[in-house]
Formats: sequence, structure tokens, C-alpha cells
Amino acid sequence: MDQTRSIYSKQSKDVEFQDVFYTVDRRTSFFRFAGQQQILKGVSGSFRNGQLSAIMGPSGAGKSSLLNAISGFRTTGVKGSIKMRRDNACYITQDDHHQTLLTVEELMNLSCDLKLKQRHKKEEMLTEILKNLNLNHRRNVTAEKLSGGERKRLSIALELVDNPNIFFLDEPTSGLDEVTAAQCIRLLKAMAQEGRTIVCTIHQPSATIYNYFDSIYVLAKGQCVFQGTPQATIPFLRLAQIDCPRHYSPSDYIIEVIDAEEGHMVPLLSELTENGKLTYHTKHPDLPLEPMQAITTLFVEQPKRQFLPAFFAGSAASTDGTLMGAAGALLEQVKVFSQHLQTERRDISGVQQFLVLMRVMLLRTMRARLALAIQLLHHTLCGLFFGLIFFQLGNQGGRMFDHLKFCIGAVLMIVYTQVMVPILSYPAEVKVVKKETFNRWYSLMPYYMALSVSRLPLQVLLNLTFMAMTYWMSGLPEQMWRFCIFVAVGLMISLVAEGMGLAIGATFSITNGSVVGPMIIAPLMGLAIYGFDFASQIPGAMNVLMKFSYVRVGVVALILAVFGFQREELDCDEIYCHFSDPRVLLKFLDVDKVSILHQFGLLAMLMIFFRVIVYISLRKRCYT
Ligand SMILES: Nc1ncnc2c1ncn2[C@@H]1O[C@H](COP(=O)(O)OP(=O)(O)OP(=O)(O)O)[C@@H](O)[C@H]1O
Repeated sequence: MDQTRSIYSKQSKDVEFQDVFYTVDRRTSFFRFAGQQQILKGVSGSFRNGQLSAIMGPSGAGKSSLLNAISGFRTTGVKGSIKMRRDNACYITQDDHHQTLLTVEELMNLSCDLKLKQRHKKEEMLTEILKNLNLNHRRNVTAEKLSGGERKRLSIALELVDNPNIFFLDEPTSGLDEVTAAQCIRLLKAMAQEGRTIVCTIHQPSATIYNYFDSIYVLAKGQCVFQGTPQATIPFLRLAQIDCPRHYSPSDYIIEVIDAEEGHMVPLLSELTENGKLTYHTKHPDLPLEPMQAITTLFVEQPKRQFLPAFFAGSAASTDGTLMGAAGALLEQVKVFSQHLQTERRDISGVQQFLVLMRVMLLRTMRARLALAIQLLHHTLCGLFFGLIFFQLGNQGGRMFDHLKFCIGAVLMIVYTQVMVPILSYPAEVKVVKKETFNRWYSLMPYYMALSVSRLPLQVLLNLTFMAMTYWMSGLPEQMWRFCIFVAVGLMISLVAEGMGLAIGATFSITNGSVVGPMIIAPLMGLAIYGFDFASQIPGAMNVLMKFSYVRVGVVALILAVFGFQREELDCDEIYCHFSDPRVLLKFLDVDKVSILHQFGLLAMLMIFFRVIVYISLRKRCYT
């Protein structure tokens, strides 16, 4: 019975897939849809527990697409049956996206704090993992300063903390020299032998590395052209009347064959493997080949509406009709259920995740000393320039246009700065978030809350610096309460602008975002300065449109903060100053009946609007 249980336990860590298609939309331009492109064409196959498996193929064959599809890293456009325990798997990306500015030890602690509830013996466990991966001597080095091989080992170490059974790695040897690549593959082989399922994509391995693998899956043009042991490659090619020359490495030769003459051998080889349904085994190239069924799971079509809880979703297997099969399937489902309970118990609450992430985000803000210094300097210098340009003009009744320029200029400075910084910096972080949420470090909501809250202290500091300098240098009334409202308006505008920057950064790449950002800000700025000289004649529809420009709403709020609240008459050095009474100015601008609370309300709504878009974009990026 124990033996049967161990077989089923091993099987539950296998990965099997059948008739998997991956389709993407083809576009000739952003607006032009040019049909669909099939990247994976109904491939099947399996990766076994305890084995190190490679997905190989020429560039563009669909290796990463297959890895993404079977691991669930990509779900949009993927069709077919996949059996894989998601709650026990992790995905390591090719570019090793890590939280920046944290040392190896801090990253390991972060992974522990987010993944493990019981943290006794944490230190011993971390040291053991780091020692096994030859990283212990690099504990105090930040991730960006590690070499390519060390960074790859760090990615593995971070996931090993909660000991997942299935590892998917996208090109773990890319960018590594031959010796380091071989070390990396040996490490993966040892991990597989400890009872894990390790699947990685690899472009064209050397003969030595090729033989480290237990199983090879070769793709060409989105089809499976070989599946089996490395030793079976040459005999398999012989089945298609292709003889591998003696001096050739089988891994090089099979890629050369499928790439030759525009891939004319691909249909035949794919037929021989039944597009991945057959796998070929032999212990030695001279021994006869044994084709075997690659898939042991009987896939059943998933019902359209699932009433069963999601925890059964990881086990799409049905029985093969035998009593043994039925017992196995039942045992597997009970195990999935009990492991689900264990995972739930092990899960860290959302509040804890929020606190851990807050701590890390604040630490990263403090560590980014140069960026912090540049931002502070930027706000100080801008405050100084504004202060000098409008020096002691704040109480001059004859300088109405200067007052308007002051308010508009201050708002534009805040908006532009706060929008552009996240547009340029956030897209890189989204990749880290995608990887970490996929690998169950945390859920999106605690991350999102920590992201929103952790940026507040810096926002307050930067705004206070800029607004305080402009307020006092321009000679506005020495009233603390008015100063506080002035700063609060600035802070509110910067929160809306930052929300917009994050929304763009979460949705677009840096290249697209840096075009989209100014494209959106420009009309908002236009609406902000429109019609101040004929405010009372602005048509109603235009007035409504202007409410959507937080730049305009911000300018109006700042004018009210400066001239509202029954401000006393301004000084007048000339014979007559029409606008020396602030009420006349407010009336002229048609904002005399506007309440500042109303403007705060509008800004709050726009802030929520952008923050909701940030969340929706993050969800879309992380879960599709
Ligand atoms: N989202 C997508 N939109 C459009 N085309 C895509 C998309 N994803 C993949 N492709 C295309 O599908 C093909 C296979 O891509 P994939 O990245 O899976 O190949 P690969 O075998 O991993 O290549 P490489 O070894 O060069 O990384 C490529 O031609 C790629 O351009």
C-alpha cells in the first residue's frame, strides 16, 4: 500500500498536457488586426517527477510559449488539457527579476517572511539553502551586483524556501559560459533527484549538458518533433532515415535537421511522435527504441461551470476505468484536498503580507539614496526658482496674471514630475510582481495597498519641500492654516498624478508609456489653462469636460487656497488695482462660488479612478 501511495504521490508531481494550442493576435499596427497566429499547434507530452527535462528547439520554435502555457504563467490564448499542481509549482524567469536594492540575505528573509508562517529554525534553513547553492559567501551583496550564474542560483534559492515540487525555468543557462551553465544544470539535476519535477527551456545545449537531462522535448514550428531520453535521439532520427554523422552532437544535429530547408522534416518527425503523445526511450543509442505513451492521464473535458471548489482544479485527471485507477484518482484528490488545507494553514494573512511588503518598500526607498537625493534636489531647486520668479509678489494687487501663472506653474511642476517618475520606473517592477504573485509570495491586494501607502511619506516630504519654499518666498499671507491647505492641495494633486503615472506604468512598457504619458497630460494641461480670461462664458459642456482634468481642478483648488477664505485686500502700488480685492479676482475667474471641499472631492474621485486602473492593469498583467 505504501508503495502504491508513493507511486501516486510521485505521479501527482508529474506534468502532463494534451492537445495544447497557443494562439496570439497578429497586428500590423496598434489598430490593425491581421488575424491570429498559432504558436503551439496541439502539442502533447509529459514531464516526470524526479527527472530533469529540457524543452529544446530553434529560436522561435515556441519553447517559452510551451513553458508559459503548461506552467500557467500565461493563460490568455491557451487551449488544451494540462495536469499540473499549481499550488506546488514555481516559475523562474529568464531575466531573474528581483526586488532591487536588497541583499541576498534580505531577499531570502523576505521570501521566508512571505511564505512561511512558522519561522523557527529560519536562519539554519536559509544558511543551508545558501550553502547548497554556493551563495552563502554572497549574503551581504545586493542582487544587482551578483554575476549571471549567481543571480540564477539566487532565483532558485528564493523559491526553495517553501520547497515546491515543480520548477519551471525559462532558459536557465542563457548568458552563462559553458562551465557555469554545466554547474547550473548539475544543480538542477541534483534538485530533480531529490524528488522534484524540473522543466527548463534551453536553446542548444552542448553534448555534455545534453546528456545531463533525463528527458528531452524538442519543438519546431510549434510542434513536437522528438520526445524521449537523450540517448534515444540518434535512433529516433534513424526512424526518419536520417543518420547523425559520428562527429556530431545529437543536440546540434536534431536542431540542424529541423531547421534545414525551411523545416521540411518537421511534419514527418512530428508524426513519429504523434505531436508529443509518444515518447522514445533507450538506454544506449545502439539498443532498440521503445516508443511509449507519454500521457497516462485520461483527460476529461472540464465542465463549463465549476461548482466544485477550485482546489480540485489542479487535478484534472480522471481514472482509467480500473479499480486501481479509481483508487489512485481518489487518493490523489484526497491528497490535493489535504494539501490545500495545509497550504491554507501555512498561508500568511493579507495583513501580514501588507506589513512585510511595507517594510521592504520603505527600506528600498531609503536605500535608493541617489534617486532620493536627486528628487529632493529637484524639488528644492524648483521651489527656489519659483520663489525667485514670484519673489514677494503674493501680496501685490496689480499682478493678477502673475498670481495665475504662479498657481498654474506650481500645479504643472507637480503633475509632470509625479507622472513621469512612475511611467519610467514602474514597468520593471511589474515584471517582479508578476513573478512573485505567480510563485505565491503574496496576493495582489496586500501588495497594491503596500504600494499605495509606502509612497506617501516620500510624497509628503517632496511636496512639503517644494510648496513651503514657494509659499514663503512668494510672500503669501503668514497664516499657518492657509499654508496647510496650500500644501494639502499640492499633495492631493501629486497623489492623483502619481496614480496616473502608475496606471500608465502598469499598463504599458517604458517605450509606449513615455509616449502615452505626455499624450494624456497635454490635453489635461490645455483644459487647465483654457478660458480663465472669459471664465463666465465657458460653455456648460466644456465646464463638465474640465472637471476631468485634474490639472484644472488642481489649479482652481490652489487659487482658492491662495485667494479664498476671506483673504484681506492685497497691496496696491498704482493709482487703481482692479484685482486688489481677492473676491474680484475669484469672481472674474468664475470660481467665487466654488467650494475648495468640492475640488478636494473631485481630486479624490480622480485619484480613486486612477488607482483602480492601476489595480485592474496589475491584475491583467499578473493573471493572464
Ligand atoms: N504574445 C505574442 N504575440 C505575438 N507573437 C508571439 C507572442 N508570443 C510568442 N510569439 C511568437 O511566437 C514564436 C515563438 O515564441 P517563443 O518565445 O515561444 O520562442 P522560443 O522558442 O522560446 O524562442 P527563443 O529561443 O528565441 O526565445 C515567436 O515567433 C514569437 O515572436
